[in-house]
Formats: sequence, structure tokens, C-alpha cells
Amino acid sequence: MENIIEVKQLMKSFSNKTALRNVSFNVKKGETFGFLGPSGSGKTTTIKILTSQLLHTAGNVNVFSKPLSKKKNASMMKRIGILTDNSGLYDRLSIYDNLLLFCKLYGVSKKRIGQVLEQVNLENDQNTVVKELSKGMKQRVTLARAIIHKPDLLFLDEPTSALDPVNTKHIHEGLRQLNKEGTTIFLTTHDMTEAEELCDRVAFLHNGEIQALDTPQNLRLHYADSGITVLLKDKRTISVEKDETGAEQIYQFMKNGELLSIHSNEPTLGDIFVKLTGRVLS
Ligand SMILES: Nc1ncnc2c1ncn2[C@@H]1O[C@H](COP(=O)(O)OP(=O)(O)OP(=O)(O)O)[C@@H](O)[C@H]1O
Repeated sequence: MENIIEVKQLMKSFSNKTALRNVSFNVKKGETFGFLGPSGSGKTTTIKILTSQLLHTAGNVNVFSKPLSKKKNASMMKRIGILTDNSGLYDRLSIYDNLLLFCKLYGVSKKRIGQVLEQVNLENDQNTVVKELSKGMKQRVTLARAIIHKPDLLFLDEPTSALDPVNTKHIHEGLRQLNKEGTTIFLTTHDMTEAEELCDRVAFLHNGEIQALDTPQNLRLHYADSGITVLLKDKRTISVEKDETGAEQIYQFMKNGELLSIHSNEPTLGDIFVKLTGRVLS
């Protein structure tokens, strides 16, 4: 399948710090790719490089099969949507007027405003001035702005960090729909449940390098321990090995009518994150 992003041996140094040492990965057309890592691991730096906001120190980076150049490529930027901390919204304008500006910038019909406001659950707030919005509402307007031109490639840096569970669910549905319609998504998040729900593949970044990259399912299998947890009717929980002895134990529990349920000890993405990075999730 065609790669939308190709990154080979990417390195980024700031004056006193190397943020990215040797990062290589591809993002395939149509997938939702999760870029996960602890605070300070270089996720935002990577997004800034991929969106031409920052120059890399070494390595090769192709977006839409073209190498990134020092000068922003206008036609490429039109195919990209970006949501980062820096909202880029005009505080004194209403939500509607902010989005109208972006419609004009991208040559998009203003009919699209209603559609994106519905997608981010703000259809009743379009006349509110941006400076009066809560953090979560502002994040949703920023997302509406990022998707107003139906980008081919969408970069999302912590898209639901300020949202309550209801709005998070709504945004997830919107992102799934956008992805179904053909938008490739590059997502950073601290929320491992979000990564499990949305991402086709995830990469774990730590110490400036990718420590693991695969589908959530393959990662769970790879990092699974060899045990099986058996829950008995008298509420006892017993761990057995996946071998002949374990099979015999389970057989006996079943034969005696003691067995309630059996679970494979698969780790969550959160468990894998902790294992790979040594950091505890907040
Ligand atoms: N302009 C800069 N000058 C110097 N160092 C920087 C600069 N931008 C980022 N860094 C450093 O690069 C490293 C990676 O930062 P980055 O913001 O990419 O991390 P992150 O993974 O996005 O973190 P978070 O999850 O907290 O947003 C950090 O150590 C940070 O201090």
C-alpha cells in the first residue's frame, strides 16, 4: 500500500538537546497511525517536522512522496490538517467567523461550517466569541478548523486532552468517519484507550527512538506473558501456564464444575507503554 509519510533515520537536535536520535517509520495511505511516548519523548517535534514548522537536523522525510524542503510547499499544506496546542484561532471573532476565514483560505464552501460544527458537537455555539470558550470547546473549534477542508492527511497532537468523556466519544466517532472517507491520520496521545480505539498501528517513542511499532493486537500478543488466568465459581483467581500442566488443571476445574471463566493474560497498550518506557501513566 502507498506510503503517505516516509521517515528514515530522522534526527533533530536543538542547541542543548537531541530530541530525536534515529527515528524511522512509514504511514500508509488510509491508516490511523498512533505516535505514543512519554512527555518530552519528541512527539510534537516530529509533528512539527512533518508539517514543515521545524527543520530536521539529519535523515530523510517524505510526505506525499516528496522530500520536505526548507520552503513550505503551498500545495502540500492544502492537503494537510493540523491540530496542536497552538490553536491559531482569532480570539475576538466568533466560532463561525473563525471557520469562515479558513473556508476562504482553503477555497471551501461555507456550507461546510455546519457539517464540521456538528462533527465537533458545537452546532449551537457558532456565534460565541472564541475568547469566551472553555479549553475543551477551543480544542473542538481547533479540530473543526483542522478538518474543514477534508485534508488527505491530518495531524492530531493530543486531540482530546481537554475533553470530557461525552465529547471525546463524539470526536472519536467523527475521526473514524473522516478516516473512512479517506483521511490518513497521524495521532499523538497519552490516552492508551484512545490509541487502542482509533489506531491501526502504533509506534512507541522513547529516548529519541522507536522502541516498538505494530498493530495494537500484534503488540499485545508479542508482550503477552505465558499465563492464563482462571476464575473459579468460589471467586478464587488462579494463574496457570499455557502448557500440559495448565491444560490438566483447567480440565479438572471444568470436570468438577468449578470453572467460571478463563482469560489470556494479554497486556493493554498502557501496560506495554510502561514496560517500554519505564514511565507510569497518569
Ligand atoms: N525549541 C526547542 N528548543 C530546545 N529544546 C526543545 C525545543 N522544542 C522541544 N525541545 C525538547 O525536545 C524534547 C522533545 O520535546 P517534544 O515537545 O517533542 O516532546 P513531546 O513528546 O511532544 O512531549 P509532550 O508529551 O509533553 O507534549 C524535549 O526534551 C524538549 O524539551
